[in-house]
Amino acid sequence: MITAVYRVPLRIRFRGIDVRDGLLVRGPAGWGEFSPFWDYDVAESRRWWGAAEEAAVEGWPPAVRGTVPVNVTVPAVGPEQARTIVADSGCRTAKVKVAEPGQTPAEDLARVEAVRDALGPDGAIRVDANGAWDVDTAAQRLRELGRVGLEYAEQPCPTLADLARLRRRTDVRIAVDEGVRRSADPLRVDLREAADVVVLKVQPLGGVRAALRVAEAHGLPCVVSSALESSVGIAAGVALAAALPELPFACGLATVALFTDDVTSTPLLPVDGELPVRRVEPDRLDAVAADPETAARWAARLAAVRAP
Ligand SMILES: O=C(O)CCC(=O)c1ccccc1C(=O)O
Ligand SMILES: [Mg+2]
Repeated sequence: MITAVYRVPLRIRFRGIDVRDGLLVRGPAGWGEFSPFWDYDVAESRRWWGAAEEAAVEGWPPAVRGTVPVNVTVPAVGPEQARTIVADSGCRTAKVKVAEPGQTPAEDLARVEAVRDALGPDGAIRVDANGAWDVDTAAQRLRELGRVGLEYAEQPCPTLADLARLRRRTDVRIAVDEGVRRSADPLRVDLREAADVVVLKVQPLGGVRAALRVAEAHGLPCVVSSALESSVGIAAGVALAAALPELPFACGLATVALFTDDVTSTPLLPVDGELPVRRVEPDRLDAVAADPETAARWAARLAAVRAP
């Protein structure tokens, strides 16, 4: 088994991360990515390894489309930077991070208004609070932010019970992310009262096929999103988006734009708001190779995850 470990600084701090690192593995079908965040334990990381193995050993199910629409991801930046990020992206859908620790509701509103300004009235805006609000706060914030026009709110509250209570009190559609991907059993978790939309992420769900089964089990509209991977990991997300029978929303797969570098000279960056459906050849592994200490940490992590 051939493996390589990359380490790439981000342009903008995102969800508390300044540098992204991960392990790539090569098998008969091509390259796969194994990059659970460092706060994930061995048990939770096993699904992430399943996704890498699938990419390297089996490959992915057939595509039913040749390109996938994507959203620009707007981190918790100021309004001017938000405007620039959206305008430079070429995307017609934006996902805006809100409820960042240490920031105020006014900062969220200013960011979302700037994004609306940059997109124009026909663009779609979704917000992601990563479960930071209680139900009352979420209802209030979505009333304010909703005036700007929201496609949906991703994981506004932490638990499915909270999401269900909020959903009865707001007009904004609710998308569930952590509530599925961090649950003990993403296939059997009951989303009927809690969500209008399901966020699918290939690595946390254990692969493209596993994510397709999750989509089928819930029968709700799905959005494919990244876990902030290199282009090798993003290619798996694109493969999922390409294989889904229905793709009603732009995918959160444009996150290579947040990286200062990539494992390939042909990164999966959007053109006119779309990504092509293709595999990625990591021809820049030397340029982005992790330091020996980081590489050793990943080797140890992989050994722990693969141990019976
Ligand atoms: O969906 C996107 O546009 C980007 C991906 C993203 O937001 C994300 C990336 C890594 C970890 C968690 C999340 C998240 O959706 O909360
Ligand atoms: Mg999310």
